[in-house]
Amino acid sequence: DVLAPRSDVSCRNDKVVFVHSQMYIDLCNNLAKVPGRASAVHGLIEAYGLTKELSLVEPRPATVAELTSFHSTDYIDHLRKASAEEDEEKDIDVSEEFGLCYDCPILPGVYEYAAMVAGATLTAAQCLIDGECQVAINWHGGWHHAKKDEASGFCYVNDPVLAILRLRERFSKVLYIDLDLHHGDGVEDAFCCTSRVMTLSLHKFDTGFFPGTGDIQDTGMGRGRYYTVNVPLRDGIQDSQYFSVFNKVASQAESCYKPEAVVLQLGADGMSGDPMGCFNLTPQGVGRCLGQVLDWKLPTLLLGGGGYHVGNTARCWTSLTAQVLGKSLPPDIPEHEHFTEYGPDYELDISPGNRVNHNTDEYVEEVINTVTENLAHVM
Ligand SMILES: CN(c1ccc(C(=O)NO)cc1)S(=O)(=O)c1ccc(-c2ccccn2)s1
Ligand SMILES: [Zn+2]
Repeated sequence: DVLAPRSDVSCRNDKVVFVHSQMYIDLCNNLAKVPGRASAVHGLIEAYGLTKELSLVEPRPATVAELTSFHSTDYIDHLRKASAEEDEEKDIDVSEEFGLCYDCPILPGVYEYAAMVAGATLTAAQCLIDGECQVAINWHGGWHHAKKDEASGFCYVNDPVLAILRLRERFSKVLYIDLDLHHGDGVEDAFCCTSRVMTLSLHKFDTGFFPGTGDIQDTGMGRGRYYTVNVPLRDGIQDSQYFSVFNKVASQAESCYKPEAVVLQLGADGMSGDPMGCFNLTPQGVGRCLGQVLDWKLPTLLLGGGGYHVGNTARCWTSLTAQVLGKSLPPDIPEHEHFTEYGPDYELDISPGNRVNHNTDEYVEEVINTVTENLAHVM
C-alpha cells in the first residue's frame, strides 16, 4: 500500500502524553524558582478531572550523554559535583564562571532536579518521535535561558534545546515558538546558525529588561540567516493585539518554513496579575495562539517556563491542557488541596488589568511588516 504521508505516519492516535510522577513534582516544587508551583499546577489539572483523560508517562532523568548533547562536559560535571557538595567545599569562583550564582544558585540536589526536568522533556519528545501521540506536555520544562556552559535566568539546563536536538533525529525541520514574557535567548543562540531549526520568539523588549536580546533585526547568521525570528513587544499588550501579531507571523513562518514538528514554550509570566507586571494577557489569548499551532496537525511538544503568580500559572496551563483535550471547564475552581490559591474570586478565568498598553497599532504594524520582509527570504 502507498506509504502514508509523513505527518500521518508520525501519529497513530489522538492520545495526549502528559509527563508526570510525584517524585518529579516534589523535585520541581523544591528546586524551581517558584516553590510549590508544580503541585499547584498538577493539583488544578487533577481537580478538573483532566489527568484521567491524559496519557500519563513517568519521566526518567536525562543521562550525562543526553545533557552534553548541548551543554559542555565541564559545565555538567561542575553542576553535578557542586550539587553534591556541602557549602564549605564549594569553589565559588568556578561556579560563577558557569553562571551558578545569584539567580541560579547551587542548591543541594539541583543537578538531580535539572536532569529530571531535561529527562521529562526528552521523554515527551520521544513519545512524539515514536508516534505515540501528536501532542506531548511537560509544564515543568521550558527553561529557555540556559546556555551551553552557563546557567542563566533561573535556568540550569536548556531542556527545549535538548528536545529539539532529539526531534531533529527524526524530523528534518523543527519550529520552536516561545511565548514566554522573556526572549528565548538560549534556544535562539543554540540554533542561530542553522536553517534546520527556526526559532520564533514573542517577548517584551525594552531597555534594561532581562535578558536584553531579541531585537527585531536579530535574524540569525550564515546558513541560519532569516531562520531566527524576533517579535519585540512593549508593556501592556492584551489578548487581541497579541494574537493578531502571532497569527500573522506564525502563519507566515509555518507556510514558508513548512516545519515537520513544533516545540511551543508557553511561559505564563505574561499573564495579567503576574509579579513581572509587564504584559496583560489571559489564557484565552495564549489559547488562540495554541489553537492555531494545533490546527497544523504536526507533532507538537508543549513546555512551560516562567510564571510567578502561582494561581494564574496553574489557571493558564490547566486551561491550555483542557483545550488540547477538547474539553471545556466549569468556571469555578473545584474544591481541592490548593483551593485557597485562587481567592478571592475562585474562578478559572483571569481578567485583563486596566493597564496602559504601550504597543501602538503603528508599532505593531511596523514589527509585522519587518518580520514579513525577513521571512520572504526563507524558502
Ligand atoms: C533573573 N531575572 C529573570 C530571569 C528570567 C526570568 C524568566 O521568567 N524567564 O523566562 C525572569 C526573571 S531578573 O533579573 O529579570 C529578575 C529577578 C527577579 C525579578 C522580579 C521578582 C519579582 C517581581 C518582579 N521581578 S526579575
Ligand atoms: Zn519568563
